[in-house]
Amino acid sequence: MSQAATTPTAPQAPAPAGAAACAVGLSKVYGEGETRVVALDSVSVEFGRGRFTAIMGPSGSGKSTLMHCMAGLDTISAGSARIGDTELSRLHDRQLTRLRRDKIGFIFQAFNLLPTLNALENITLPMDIAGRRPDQEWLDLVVATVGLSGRLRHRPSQLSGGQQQRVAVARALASRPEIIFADEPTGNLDSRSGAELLGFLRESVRELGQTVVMVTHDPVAASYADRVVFLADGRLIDELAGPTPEGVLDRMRRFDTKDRTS
Ligand SMILES: Nc1ncnc2c1ncn2[C@@H]1O[C@H](COP(=O)(O)OP(=O)(O)OP(=O)(O)O)[C@@H](O)[C@H]1O
Repeated sequence: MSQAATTPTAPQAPAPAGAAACAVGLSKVYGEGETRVVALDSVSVEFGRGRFTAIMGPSGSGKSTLMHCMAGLDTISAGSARIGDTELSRLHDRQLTRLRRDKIGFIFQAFNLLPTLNALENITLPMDIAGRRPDQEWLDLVVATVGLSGRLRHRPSQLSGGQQQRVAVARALASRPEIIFADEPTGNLDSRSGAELLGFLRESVRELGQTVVMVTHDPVAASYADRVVFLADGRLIDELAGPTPEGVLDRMRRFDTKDRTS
């Protein structure tokens, strides 16, 4: 608060308190009549600032829908979805576009790099489009963190899959977004590249104070997070702090048993 006003923002600043994003009674209904699907049923959840949260749950439980609603990529049917203090349902399309551009970083399974641009140009593209100049010191730190320093002039075709994924991570981090949403970011990677990517995300939270929310099916991937929230049938049914792969698996098994006995 007051001390933040007098202390220059250091890249290694400790995680500030509070929620980077939150949902309150968030519901999302697709279709009508016979095709009506309640994808999210009054979900309330906070994603802590400077924290790494994983979202898990069976296929069709609403993980991607929750992420899309929280990231302003989909409209909500009821309740509230906020990024920082901004209520998303109050924003028009253009305001939403600006919010996504300025405050949110995305990492998807497909890296979506532009083949004609080199690694550095891909990393700074969102800021170039927004007409913003990158903070050089921050950019250097991000590039060093993801280990791309010697590859910045290479085009995507000259990089391995793992290196391309690092470019996608650096692109998400470069503008210092309020929050990064990652949807199955390791889905297309071999286990070594996947572990590397998760390590970078973990490091970005620890070293750079970044906020990360990641959808995953993989208990090992989820164990990189500070906290796992579990969805089932569009509802938030449980959460686990300080997850280990075994702890996550154990929790998932328990849900399975409950499903079979109820
Ligand atoms: N655009 C849409 N129109 C209609 N129904 C949808 C739409 N998107 C998602 N759904 C439905 O909403 C429910 C939740 O889907 P969602 O994709 O969020 O689940 P998920 O947990 O991410 O699943 P997966 O792990 O398989 O990706 C599902 O029943 C799905 O069929």
